[in-house]
Amino acid sequence: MTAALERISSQRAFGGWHQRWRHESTATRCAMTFGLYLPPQVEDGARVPVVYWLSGLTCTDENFATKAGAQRVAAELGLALVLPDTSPRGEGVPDAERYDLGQGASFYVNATQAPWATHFRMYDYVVDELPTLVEANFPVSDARAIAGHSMGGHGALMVALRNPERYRSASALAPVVNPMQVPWGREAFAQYLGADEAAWQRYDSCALLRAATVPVPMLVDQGGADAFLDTQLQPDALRQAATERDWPLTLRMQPDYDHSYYFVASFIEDHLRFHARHLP
Ligand SMILES: N[C@@H](CCC(=O)N[C@@H](CS)C(=O)NCC(=O)O)C(=O)O
Repeated sequence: MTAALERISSQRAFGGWHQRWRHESTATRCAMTFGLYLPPQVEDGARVPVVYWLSGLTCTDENFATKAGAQRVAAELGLALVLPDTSPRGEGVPDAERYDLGQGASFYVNATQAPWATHFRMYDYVVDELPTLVEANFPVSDARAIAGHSMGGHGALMVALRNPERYRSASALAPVVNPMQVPWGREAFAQYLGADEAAWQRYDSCALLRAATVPVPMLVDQGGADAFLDTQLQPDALRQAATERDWPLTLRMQPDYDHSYYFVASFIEDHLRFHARHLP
């Protein structure tokens, strides 16, 4: 056990444990908190595959833990869940008045611009530091999948497209698929990455998919009554890129569902079963 890992809480859930942990991150240079669900199968000494979950704007690790109802299915399937926070936080970490920039709104990039560049290195945190920490300290294997919602759906697809050797599958609910072309992404990327849009392409799932060479199976669900559908999400842009590349994407429109965790909770079971089919 790494000495710097501090357990905040541990609760029985569906025969396993839901825990919260805190540690000093070298990537973000501040204390980071993450959620961890360990399914009952770890009690037989098994190392279990892991689904990393990236949440959306304004979330912490707790939104998904308390609202999605994912632990029941993870317990059945023998999957661990790792739930990072959505940004660095705390005193000394820059923030913005608006909800879609700063703390709670990292967009999972490595910022290069002041004042963000010192702490907002969530790409490195999610891709490298957190899996290394989790695999060294808990009974989980290196068989990984990644999933997320909204800004976190962007994060999950983008991270998998850039690291196809590290993830067996990726999925998203109501993801921001083309951040370079929509207000949430354009405003955040300008702040975090600067004005040169060439640097934005490395974080844009549509651009990445057009250049990708190693396929990663993907499942995307999008609610038809999502208030952000036309302005921020635009899943047809991903469908178009996937069709051009003959990419293994299943994109499902779900009529009447909105952007909330009622939508996430309704389809998370399908997503975990999808990942379990690709994990050993
Ligand atoms: N309704 C929010 C927009 C942010 C939002 O919808 N956040 C989504 C992710 S993009 C979320 O998961 N919110 C937290 C929750 O529903 O528990 C606002 O205008 O402040």
